Amino acid sequence: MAYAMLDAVLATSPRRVPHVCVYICALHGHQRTHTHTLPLPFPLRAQSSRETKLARHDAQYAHHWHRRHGVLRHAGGRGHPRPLRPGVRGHPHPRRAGLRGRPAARVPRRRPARHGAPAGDAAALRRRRASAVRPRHEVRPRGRLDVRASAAGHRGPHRGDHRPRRPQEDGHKRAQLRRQGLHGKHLIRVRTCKPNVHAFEGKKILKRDTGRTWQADFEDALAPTWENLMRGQVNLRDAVAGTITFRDAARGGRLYKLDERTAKLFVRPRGWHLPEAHVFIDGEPAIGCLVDFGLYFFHSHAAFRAGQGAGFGPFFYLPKMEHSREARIWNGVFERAERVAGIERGSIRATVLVETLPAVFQMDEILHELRDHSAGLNCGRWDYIFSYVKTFRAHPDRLLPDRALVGMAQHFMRSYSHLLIRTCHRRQVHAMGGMAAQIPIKDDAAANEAALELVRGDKLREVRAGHDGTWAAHPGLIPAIREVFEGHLGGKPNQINAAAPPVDAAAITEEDLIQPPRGARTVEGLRLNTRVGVQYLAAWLGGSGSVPLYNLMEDAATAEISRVQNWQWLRHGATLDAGGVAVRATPELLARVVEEEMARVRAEVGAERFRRGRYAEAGKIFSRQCVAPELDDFLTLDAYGLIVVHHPRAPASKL
Ligand SMILES: CC(=O)SCCNC(=O)CCNC(=O)[C@H](O)C(C)(C)COP(=O)(O)OP(=O)(O)OC[C@H]1O[C@@H](n2cnc3c(N)ncnc32)[C@H](O)[C@@H]1OP(=O)(O)O
Ligand SMILES: O=CC(=O)O
Repeated sequence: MAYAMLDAVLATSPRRVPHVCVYICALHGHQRTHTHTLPLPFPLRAQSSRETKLARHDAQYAHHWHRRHGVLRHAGGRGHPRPLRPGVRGHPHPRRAGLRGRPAARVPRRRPARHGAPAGDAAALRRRRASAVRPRHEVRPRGRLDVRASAAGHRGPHRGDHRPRRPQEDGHKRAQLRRQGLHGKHLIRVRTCKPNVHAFEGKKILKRDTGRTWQADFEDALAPTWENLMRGQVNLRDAVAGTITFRDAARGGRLYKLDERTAKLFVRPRGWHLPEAHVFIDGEPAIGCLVDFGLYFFHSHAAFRAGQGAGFGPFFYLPKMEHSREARIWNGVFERAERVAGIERGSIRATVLVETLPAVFQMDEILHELRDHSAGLNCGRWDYIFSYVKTFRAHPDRLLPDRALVGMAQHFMRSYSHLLIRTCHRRQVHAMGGMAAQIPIKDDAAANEAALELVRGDKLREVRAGHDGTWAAHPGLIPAIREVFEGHLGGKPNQINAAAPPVDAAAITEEDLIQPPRGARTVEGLRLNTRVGVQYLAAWLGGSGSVPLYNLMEDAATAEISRVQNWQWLRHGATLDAGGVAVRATPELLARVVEEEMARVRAEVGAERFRRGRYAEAGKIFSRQCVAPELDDFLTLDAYGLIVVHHPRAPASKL
């Protein structure tokens, strides 16, 4: 599936990207038409039998994964699950999706044709399934790519498979790796990279030179509206070409241009769980991360090659993986993209965020799968906390304390970071630290200094533990962070071959990695979670995915912590401290807290902004998610349907 989707996005095999690119250019030129029917002039490229086998294997895995998340549906056939029936969990029923249209008809199970495409009456099948999520008159003819606003009929998520691996499984994997001669060897070339700054808008790309790398985020810090995504792609294309400029009307027309020296650009595509509902490929919503990757790669690889030479970029950050098989799919995607573009194998480099609890048991395997494309691993600490709760959602003995107390000093977090460093250094790749979420406090010098001191302490811990680089949400933190890192590294580019690490990471056990965090649980914590969660969601629905709140940068990962922590406390009736009085977390308590916190937010942001923003809607969604009997896998999956443009007004046009 991944390959089929990639092919649909990349220029070569199935031939579509040029058209998508034309669309982007049109958008760049402010032609904001949302509907285009694009011709697909070339046939699918035939795959070798090995590729077909690999693709089928990965397709099954990807299907399994996406079906769990209610995102993708396949036609029936051998090796491919049957289409979901109306009434079955996960079926894109128009009424559930909030759309008008015909329900999907029952379709007989069929053998798949080559490339996993449904055989037999495939076109009719696709049309029927597509019409389940679109008004009938919008059904597209076969052999055309819809780059249009349309509804995907996404379902809320299911129980995930967040499962720490059993020790014997890991032993088995390690033995396999040893047999392949990969144990303790250098797998990967090293790149020099240092503090990351992370954000995504034209102006921010222009100001990225404070760190050595800068990350454009299509993931947690971006609300994936079609407009945001396309503008992001346009900005990236112009940034790579060196032509990007930005005139800030809010600042009297101040003009931003690229400096001569710029940071290395990394791009974080979406996680595998997120669809792209504005691009339909063969009747299916596209996989979001492949749209992000494909468009950026298509537009940038030549410029990277011209500017930096063979084997240097483009660079990616890969989020949210839970299993090394996801890394294998990425590796296949990279290899295919390099082949298609005719560039050297290993030109694309990627750092993987280890930010789920299952992934910490798979780090060697992830590095192995990415091999020539790997640039190392990164502690994605905020998502990791979120994943810890998600994984242990059913375990009352693993309740988190207040969010503010779950830092790197907690045993399970420290163990995770030490194990990541050891794993990377044994494989001769970089071990990147976590993201500092503080943002400068402009109107209070003392508070700002206290916040910077926290950042310095955190970064000193990272560099002492052996991290080779780290990142921050805001450029205002970079000088302090560089001082700490460069002071400690003393001119060395990294710590890969440093003498013994200060901690014996070899002794870290499974128990260390899952040890419950300690600290108090309070009603104030419940209030803060609610206030932050609602405000973040309101901003996200309004198109903003990176939000400064109470002097911290909030993105989807940090907002997720608020949501799942509330859910966990309510689910298990946690006892919370209310200023010396013990109270139980119940739906009634949450209802009261939501009401009071909404009033507080209203007072903080002002009645006018509150009325114009989507706060009331966000409050409802957040409350519903906190009391849901089953924990939604992702806040953003649930809310995605609300930012998809369902009804494009412009008629279909041929570019
Ligand atoms: C798990 C994870 O957490 S993934 C992390 C993903 N998070 C991100 O990518 C967040 C990135 N950060 C941001 O988006 C921003 O820093 C915010 C939204 C938090 C704050 O942005 P602002 O309100 O613009 O901050 P502020 O006004 O202090 O900015 C000061 C200057 O720095 C610039 N700036 C702020 N953040 C960045 C950034 N990340 N990269 C480049 N420049 C930046 C601003 O454009 C502004 O420039 P100007 O003075 O020339 O106009
Ligand atoms: O993605 C980064 C994180 O810390 O979460």
